[in-house]
Amino acid sequence: MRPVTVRNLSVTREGRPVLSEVGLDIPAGGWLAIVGPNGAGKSTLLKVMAGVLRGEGEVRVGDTPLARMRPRERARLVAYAPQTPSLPPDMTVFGYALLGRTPYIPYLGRESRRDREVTAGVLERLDLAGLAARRLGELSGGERQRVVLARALVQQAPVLLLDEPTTALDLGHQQQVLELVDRLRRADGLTVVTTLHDLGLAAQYAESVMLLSRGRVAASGEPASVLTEELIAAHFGAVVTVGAGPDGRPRVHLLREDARVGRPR
Ligand SMILES: Nc1ncnc2c1ncn2[C@@H]1O[C@H](COP(=O)(O)OP(=O)(O)OP(=O)(O)O)[C@@H](O)[C@H]1O
Repeated sequence: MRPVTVRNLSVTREGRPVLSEVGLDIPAGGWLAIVGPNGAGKSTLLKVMAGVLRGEGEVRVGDTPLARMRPRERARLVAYAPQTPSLPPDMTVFGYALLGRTPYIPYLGRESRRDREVTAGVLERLDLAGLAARRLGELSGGERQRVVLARALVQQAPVLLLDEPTTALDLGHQQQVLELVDRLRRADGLTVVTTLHDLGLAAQYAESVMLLSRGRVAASGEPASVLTEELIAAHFGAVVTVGAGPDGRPRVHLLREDARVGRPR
């Protein structure tokens, strides 16, 4: 059970500010969805939280600043599934997912039976068991995305960072993946951070939502306070209606032009 905090985080790339004074607090077992328009800095924020990119400011996992952790210690605490990783085409699905066990395998040692069991279990839960021997170069986009997620889950870290985990998935697999992550969160107290373009999914699954816009936090809080028609119009330039579902969570619907009768243009 690890809370995650970010304080005053700024990142500059190629001389341009990409993140400016970003702060966030996620309680242990919480689920934060980071939303925002293209180029807002969502992936950059996740990369800094994963320790693969440096910024000014501080990221803490539990009580420990990320910058003070050795890579192996960090990998046991934080699992990260990037948006578009390059996958070695000749590696098998099982072999790639097994890489998630690296922080548990002794130097110069081999994986244990437990490492293989954990890997097989995750592949099973993601409908990938039948593809275990398949080479990564021979997978569909959605299958590849699930394999990247599998590797992160195999890591069994208390903090799970997922960059756009559902973009390539069909509706059934979107639901399967997000439900699995939610079950793990509730059962094992995982702290989850996902970037999500689908505001409907963010509203359904996240406990809190942060809206990033031009590298700054434009709003953050419960889904209903961030996913409003006004904020979505102002930051995405999108016309939507937002209603309340029976569970109190917002339902976000895109409104096509013909249907905007009586609405300001
Ligand atoms: N390697 C890089 N070098 C320079 N600039 C970069 C680099 N990677 C990203 N950027 C810039 O940083 C900004 C934020 O990019 P980032 O990928 O974090 O946005 P995002 O919110 O995840 O966008 P998207 O929704 O399109 O995935 C963008 O303006 C992007 O052009």
